[in-house]
Amino acid sequence: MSLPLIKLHNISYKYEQTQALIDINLVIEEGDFLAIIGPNGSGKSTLLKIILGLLKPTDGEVFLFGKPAHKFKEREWIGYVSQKSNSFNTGFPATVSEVVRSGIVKQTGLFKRFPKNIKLQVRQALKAVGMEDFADKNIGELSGGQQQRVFIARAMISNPKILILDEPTVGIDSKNVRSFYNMLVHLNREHNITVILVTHDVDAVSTSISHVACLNQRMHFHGFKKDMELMSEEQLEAWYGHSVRKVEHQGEVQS
Ligand SMILES: Nc1ncnc2c1ncn2[C@@H]1O[C@H](COP(=O)(O)OP(=O)(O)OP(=O)(O)O)[C@@H](O)[C@H]1O
Repeated sequence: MSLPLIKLHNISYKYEQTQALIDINLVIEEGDFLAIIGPNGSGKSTLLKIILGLLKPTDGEVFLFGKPAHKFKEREWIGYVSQKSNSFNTGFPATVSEVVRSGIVKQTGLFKRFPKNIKLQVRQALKAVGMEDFADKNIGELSGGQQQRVFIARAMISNPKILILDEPTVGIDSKNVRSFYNMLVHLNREHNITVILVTHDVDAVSTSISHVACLNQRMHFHGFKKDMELMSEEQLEAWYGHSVRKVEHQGEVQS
């Protein structure tokens, strides 16, 4: 069996005042589609930042593609779409193509290395997220869900093996959330991208994912989605301090 893409071993993290994570063990294999779920303040974003190397764990070890994190240099293999993408200044007069192309400039600073096939790469990244017809539109003219697809294309342009998304459906109206998740399933299955996302949309995401990680400072559960579905409501509530199920009501998904 191949090495896990990500392995967290006994990870803890403390901000100055706050113990955010305690003794986290997590193994993510190639092809997984993992949703990290947990209440506000449970350490989800902190965990992503540790995987991305933006924070150094207070304790424990991170292995990326089988290497200790400090020896892993191929950072372009991990694409990231942050929560802040949602507040990107979309009044800025940039076309969709320009936004996607900026992914290469940002990650490598070697834009000039790719002069010949850059247009093709942009087109392929936009096609992968179903946005090829929008290449020349101004980013500000798109809906929240379309903009989020463009930000994913920007992360995809470096051909990452893993895509990490922090609450990607914030700003997408509920009727477009399903097609957004279908697009992520397409990237996962057809482009063989391992997908990790943080979400509060427990029910909306559940038909797309293969694995779930339930975090609340500690990792309470990590495994196949079907095994989590066997857990009792009481067990889940005990971990979370409140219900994790969401109620479908008049077509809207409500907390
Ligand atoms: N930069 C920081 N400095 C100090 N404490 C922080 C910082 N960032 C997060 N925290 C604290 O660490 C804990 C975990 O925060 P984190 O943002 O990882 O949680 P989260 O699960 O992503 O939350 P949310 O769902 O609300 O986005 C919280 O108690 C938070 O207040």
